Formats: sequence, structure tokens, C-alpha cells
Amino acid sequence: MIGTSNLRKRYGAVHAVDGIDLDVRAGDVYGFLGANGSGKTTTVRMLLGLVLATEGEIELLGEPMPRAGRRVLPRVGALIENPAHYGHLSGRVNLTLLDAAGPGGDRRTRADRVSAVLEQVGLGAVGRRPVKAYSLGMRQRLGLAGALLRRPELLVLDEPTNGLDPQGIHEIRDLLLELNRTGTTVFLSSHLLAEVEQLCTRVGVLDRGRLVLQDELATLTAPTGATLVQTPRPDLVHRVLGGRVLRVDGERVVVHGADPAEVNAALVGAGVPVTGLELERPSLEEVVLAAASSSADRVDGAAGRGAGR
Ligand SMILES: Nc1ncnc2c1ncn2[C@@H]1O[C@H](COP(=O)(O)OP(=O)(O)OP(=O)(O)O)[C@@H](O)[C@H]1O
Repeated sequence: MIGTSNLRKRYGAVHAVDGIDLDVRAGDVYGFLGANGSGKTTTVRMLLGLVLATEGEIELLGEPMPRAGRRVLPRVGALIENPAHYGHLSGRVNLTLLDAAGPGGDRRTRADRVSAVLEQVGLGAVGRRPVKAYSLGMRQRLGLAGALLRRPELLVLDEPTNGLDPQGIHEIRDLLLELNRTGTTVFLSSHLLAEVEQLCTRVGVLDRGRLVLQDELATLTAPTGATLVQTPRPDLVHRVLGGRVLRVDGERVVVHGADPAEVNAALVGAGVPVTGLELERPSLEEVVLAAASSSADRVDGAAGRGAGR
């Protein structure tokens, strides 16, 4: 759906995007993660033909960009930063104008199309209110409704939950998952690890213009081959399992071996109280921090800590 090869953008001496090879496949919810200033917006703008690359190739839906823009862009829905709307007009009228301005929107079916996307983003009941009375979350959803007018195969979203409250973030997340279930590939940029971890199937990490990581989320956070034992008596685990203990962190003991049932049987058989057992997996935060170590402190992991496994 998106492929880039050695994609670069320089602004004077600044290497905003420094030779990246993106690979976004059909059906992905792809999280494009990076700290502020790492080059996410510049990349998204290049993908959509809004900024010219200094060097490199871009393919969108198998066609070269920006050359094939006229053919490709009607099949792509995009939301970049805060979408602009006419505040004094209703959401419905804004979408009607947008639909009329773009190519390929049959006039006779326009009203139905607008109603359908308003329903889809949960604005059916407020579509006739002026946009200036909308909350930030509602405006963001209206922007998304605009991106959905042409039933895009690919959605490209730059920080779609920026500035939203937890409820708004939740709604956008559900909407994107639903769209993905019905066949839309989603590419979204974010600086929030937790957001990407909860939503995405594939992850790319940008660090000062370079793609330092790109893989399936399930692969990145695959079990490490160890078992995490929760116990009030870590000393007893040591006594029973000896050399198999890899680490102790308070009441959490990491034990070599990827068979929690076997570990449990050994411990309980020896009278060790076990209050929790699971396969150890790295959190996305740990994976990202390891890959982008030099500037890891700039990636916002705080929100991801609670979601870590
Ligand atoms: N038009 C421009 N002229 C000069 N420098 C620019 C321009 N646009 C971006 N940059 C620089 O390129 C780098 C990458 O910026 P970009 O906005 O793509 O990052 P980002 O990851 O999207 O950050 P944010 O999350 O803050 O939007 C930054 O150093 C920025 O200052």
C-alpha cells in the first residue's frame, strides 16, 4: 500500500527524513512512531505529494508518487494536523462542500454519502450544528469523515488523536479498528507508544529522520523464552529453581523456560506461593527504547508504562 525507497528530505542543513524504506502492507494498521521533530509529518506530506522529496522513490497503492497523484489520491483518505473547517457552517455543509470540491463525487448521491460518513464517525446527531460549537474531538472526527467520503482503500493520518481527551481517543481508536476490519489499511503517525501498542499490527520507528525499526508488533513483542513469576517469596523461588532464575525485581521473578505450567508445578510442588504466572514479553516501550537509544528520552513512553506487559 505504501513503499518508499531511500526517501530523503533536507531543509538546508537539516536532514528531516534521512533515507527511509517504508513497507506498509494491505490490511495493516501501521503505527509510524517517533519523537517530536523526528520527521513524521514531513514523511506523511511527501507520501501525499504535498512536499517534494529531496531524493528517493515513493509508491502509493503501487503507483509512483507524486507522478500518479491524480489517479492515486482519490483512493487515499488523509488527515493531517488539525483539519480546517468553516466554523459558521454545519458539519454536514462542510462535508458537502468538500465532496463537491473533490473529483469523483456523484452529485446525485452526495447527500447520502455525507450522511453515511457522519453516521460512521458518530456525528449523525450533530451534523446540522455549526462546527464552531463542536468539541476538538468532534472536529477531529469531522476531519476523519471528510477523509472517508471516497471510501478510501488507505487512510493516512498524522497524529489523529492529538489534543483529544481519553474518551475522544477511545472513539477514534474504535473507529479505526472498525474501518480496518472492513478492509481499510490504516497508516497513522503518533508519538504515543501506548496508542500504537493498542491499535497497530505493524510498527515503524523514526529516530531523527532514520527508520530504526520496522516489523510486526507481534514479532517485536514476542515471548522472550522466559516465564514471569509473581510471588511474595522470591527467596524460595531461588531455592527451588536455582540457576534458572534470570532476574528478581521485587515480587517478580523471571525464570528461564517458556512453559509456565511446568514452572508452576515445580514451585507449587515445593510449597512456594505463586500469585501470578505469564510468559515474559518485552513491551513496545522497551523495544523502542532499545532501538532508538540515543534519543529515546524524547519518545513519550510515560503513557505507555501502564500498558506495558
Ligand atoms: N518547512 C520546513 N523548513 C525547515 N525545516 C523544517 C520544515 N518542516 C520541518 N522541518 C524540520 O524537519 C524536522 C522534522 O520535522 P517534522 O515536522 O517532520 O517532525 P515530526 O516528527 O512530525 O514532529 P512533530 O511530532 O513535532 O510534528 C524538524 O527538525 C523540523 O524542524
